[in-house]
Amino acid sequence: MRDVTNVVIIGGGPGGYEAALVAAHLGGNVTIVEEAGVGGSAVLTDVVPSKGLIAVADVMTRIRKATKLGLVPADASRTSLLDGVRVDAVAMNERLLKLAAQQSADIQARLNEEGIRTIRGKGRLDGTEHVIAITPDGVEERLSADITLVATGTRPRDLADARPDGERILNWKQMYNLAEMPRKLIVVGSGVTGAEFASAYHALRCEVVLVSSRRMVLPSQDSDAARVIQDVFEARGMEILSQARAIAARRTEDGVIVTLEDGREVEGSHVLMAVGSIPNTEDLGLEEAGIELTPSGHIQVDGVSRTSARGVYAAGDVTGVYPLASVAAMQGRNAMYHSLGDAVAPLNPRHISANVFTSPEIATVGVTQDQLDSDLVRGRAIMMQLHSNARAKMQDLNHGFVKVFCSPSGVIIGGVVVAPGASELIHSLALAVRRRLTVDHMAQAFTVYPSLSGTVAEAARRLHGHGGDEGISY
Ligand SMILES: Cc1cc2nc3c(=O)[nH]c(=O)nc-3n(C[C@H](O)[C@H](O)[C@H](O)COP(=O)(O)OP(=O)(O)OC[C@H]3O[C@@H](n4cnc5c(N)ncnc54)[C@H](O)[C@@H]3O)c2cc1C
Ligand SMILES: NC(=O)c1ccc[n+]([C@@H]2O[C@H](COP(=O)([O-])OP(=O)(O)OC[C@H]3O[C@@H](n4cnc5c(N)ncnc54)[C@H](O)[C@@H]3O)[C@@H](O)[C@H]2O)c1
Repeated sequence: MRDVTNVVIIGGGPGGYEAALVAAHLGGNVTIVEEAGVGGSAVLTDVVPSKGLIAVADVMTRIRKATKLGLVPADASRTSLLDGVRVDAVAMNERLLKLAAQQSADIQARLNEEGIRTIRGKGRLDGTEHVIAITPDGVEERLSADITLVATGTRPRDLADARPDGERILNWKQMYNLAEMPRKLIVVGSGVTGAEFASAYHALRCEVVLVSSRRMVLPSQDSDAARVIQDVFEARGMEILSQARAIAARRTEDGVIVTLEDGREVEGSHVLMAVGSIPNTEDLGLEEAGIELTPSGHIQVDGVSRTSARGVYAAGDVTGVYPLASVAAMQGRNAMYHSLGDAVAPLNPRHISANVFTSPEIATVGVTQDQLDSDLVRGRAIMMQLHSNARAKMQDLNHGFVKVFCSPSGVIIGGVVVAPGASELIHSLALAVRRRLTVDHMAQAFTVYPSLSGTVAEAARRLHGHGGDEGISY
């Protein structure tokens, strides 16, 4: 056996680059083959620019609400603070793309520092012990790989009759090329991507129509949380077409028309197609290497990211496990810990925390209300509205709640927070779930007064002392 282990990683997103850093740390000779730029879609087109956009939208939401707090325009001819603000789409989008490019450059610098080689090009397996990298100018290199990690991510799903043209019919990666704000944006798909963009563009004062295939937006989320978002969207004036499926989008002279399955037509200036993703598994030599796919076409992996082929691991969205950057990174690291002989705990989906960056946000961790309601998990739940919280009153927060789920013996097993900044508030619950803390541990820890986290502690306090499985209490 050689002294140095050759590790080759196809795909430089969070699944790939986080694995590379661990592999280098553990003494591997690491090469990343990446087509588009390190950071992957997460950094270049998905997470970073979309959360940057949402940061702009949040400022606008605060300005809109400021009037209720007693802030009025100094110029008496203006009725609202918002009248003095407009979005410069070019400046905003340039900044977002620059932010993404800078983040990618920072990651590249870190990889260089760690001695990790990056090849800009397309990679594919050549059996289980080699990877072929082809650069854009056609130069081919055959790399020897003791360990290979496939982390090639996914790409937007297109509808046959609504193919993005990058100008009026857009996928989420193309939104940052807009030189003007849409007059009327039709968003097709009310999953996390569709809901986040609808929320942001509506806050940025675009007229938004959301085409939602289900009765309620965000079908994969806690239904009480989804209800809050649907109500807030509607109260703010967004049009939601529920139980509506788009079948086609075509351009008109100065806009688009989206055709729905029931024959209705919706007119707008632009349409964003957010109808899901498909895994990048083609032309990778997976079948020849004996790598099994799931029925959905993702790469089948176990808890430590092993595929069905010895020495080949897979991480991130291409595995379909839980399409989040944080999970991709964890899977990538686990693959390297496992393959390079370090201790590793298998990925536990019950520990994953996630956030939907709508306004307000929805953050979740651990078991779900559905699992409790269907008796898949035994436990109790409490839901506390935020509007009675003193800090929420000061900030004029009228929508939102905290839910805490605990086992019959009081161990915290999950939670949901709907609030501005829920992505930060969920961390105490995530820690509690990970470390198996009880509701009493949570209740006894000091919280700052006044603070929204006071409601998390209060929820835990209310769950104190109820032994046995008493079902759900609100
Ligand atoms: C709009 C949007 C917003 C999101 N926001 C969040 C968020 O806020 N938080 C969060 O946790 N998650 C978020 N996600 C999910 C997150 O983007 C993904 O979970 C994450 O990108 C997965 O990382 P990955 O490494 O698996 O793949 P990716 O980030 O997709 O990277 C895969 C890389 O592989 C490269 N590649 C593909 N094929 C090849 C090949 N043959 N050879 C060489 N290179 C190849 C691609 O160029 C790409 O750079 C969001 C997703 C979307 C769509
Ligand atoms: N904040 C975050 O962490 C974040 C943000 C965005 C995406 N993501 C990740 O990406 C994953 C995918 O999310 P997504 O929203 O891109 O995809 P998705 O597959 O979850 O949602 C797509 C939605 O479009 C609907 N749809 C499909 N065809 C349609 C049609 N013809 N007309 C109308 N609606 C249609 C589907 O029913 C579905 O509700 C999420 O599970 C999440 O993990 C995370």
